[in-house]
Amino acid sequence: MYRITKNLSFCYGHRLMNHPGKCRHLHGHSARVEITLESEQLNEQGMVCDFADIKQFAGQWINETLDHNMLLHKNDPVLPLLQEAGERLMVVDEHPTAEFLAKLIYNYVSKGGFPVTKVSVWETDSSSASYSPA
Ligand SMILES: Nc1nc2c(c(=O)[nH]1)N=C([C@H](O)[C@H](O)COP(=O)(O)OP(=O)(O)OP(=O)(O)O)CN2
Ligand SMILES: [Zn+2]
Repeated sequence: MYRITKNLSFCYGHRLMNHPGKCRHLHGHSARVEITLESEQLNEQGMVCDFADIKQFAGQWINETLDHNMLLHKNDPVLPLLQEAGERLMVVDEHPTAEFLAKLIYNYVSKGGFPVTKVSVWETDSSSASYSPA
């Protein structure tokens, strides 16, 4: 089995409404995403997939959708205030954790036809969450 990983990065804000500690406050991360693809065979270029193609497909979407966006749960009481102020927001049905982001990015890359097996989101240098299908 061949396995490749492409790292991308983006910045975002969020908060975790039910968090008992500091993460219930609005804050931001400069996150790193690891996208892992696997294949039994290599293509005619000797690759699982060109790193540049993953960057083009996933990186563009991440930049347009997540980068410098504020991710908030649909029930977050701060939403009306930020909406009224014209802030850029992404309202989500689930708590905007690293786990949520890993699955969101996995699903996008998978639907794009890439043989993705795992996506990890590093929120900080020491904390990451991964999603891979069962
Ligand atoms: N399983 C998860 N736990 C936490 C998440 C998450 O998305 N999934 N998110 C947060 C906070 O948003 C934030 O990422 C804080 O993380 P943490 O590792 O606690 O950050 P620190 O910089 O304080 O880490 P230290 O290594 O302790 O300095 C919280 N938990
Ligand atoms: Zn956080």
